[in-house]
Amino acid sequence: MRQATSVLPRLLGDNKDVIATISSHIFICEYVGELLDEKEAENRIDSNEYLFDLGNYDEEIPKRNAARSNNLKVESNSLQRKDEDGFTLDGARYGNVGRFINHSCSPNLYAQNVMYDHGDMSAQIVMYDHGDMRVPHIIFSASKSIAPLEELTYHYNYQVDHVYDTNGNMKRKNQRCGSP
Ligand SMILES: C[S@@+](CC[C@H](N)C(=O)[O-])C[C@H]1O[C@@H](n2cnc3c(N)ncnc32)[C@H](O)[C@@H]1O
Repeated sequence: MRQATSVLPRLLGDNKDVIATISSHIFICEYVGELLDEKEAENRIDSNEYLFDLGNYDEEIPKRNAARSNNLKVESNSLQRKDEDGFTLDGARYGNVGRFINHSCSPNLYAQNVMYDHGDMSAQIVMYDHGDMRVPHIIFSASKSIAPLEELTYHYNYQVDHVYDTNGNMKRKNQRCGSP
């Protein structure tokens, strides 16, 4: 994972004063990609680093982390993924800045499902109804105040032993977010 601090000052040059702290809950960007059904996502899983499972994101994680650090009762997660009938966004060929955001166990962004423009998916072969909860847009917002040059991260919510390649081997990643 490349440190944002080594690149950004050079890119910004004389414009350093335009950067400011990002306030909590500010919208950052959407995760954009090709919309895949479960079968197509499985075909691409071996070599693709840019798959985002819709409905797979546990929005409760930042809240649970906050609750834990404040010694509050941790509520159960009501947003667990249902594996059947799933869709996935693939940001590899068609995407935006959202695909470059790395994982952290102590993230400063959270992902949310939002519904908008569901009648305007003309590039897709299948048209989805307005309000089809299976195909939400994914947006990232700041979960806390973010200082200038701090890397933006979210929690990928991968569960160990839940992702397998097409040969049935468990997919493993060494993650280096630096969190304890
Ligand atoms: C959606 S991409 C993130 C952007 C990617 N780092 C890039 O430069 O294009 C996901 C991939 O980035 C890498 N990655 C993301 N977070 C990571 C982390 N905390 N530690 C190590 N690798 C990470 C993994 O290879 C992962 O499959």
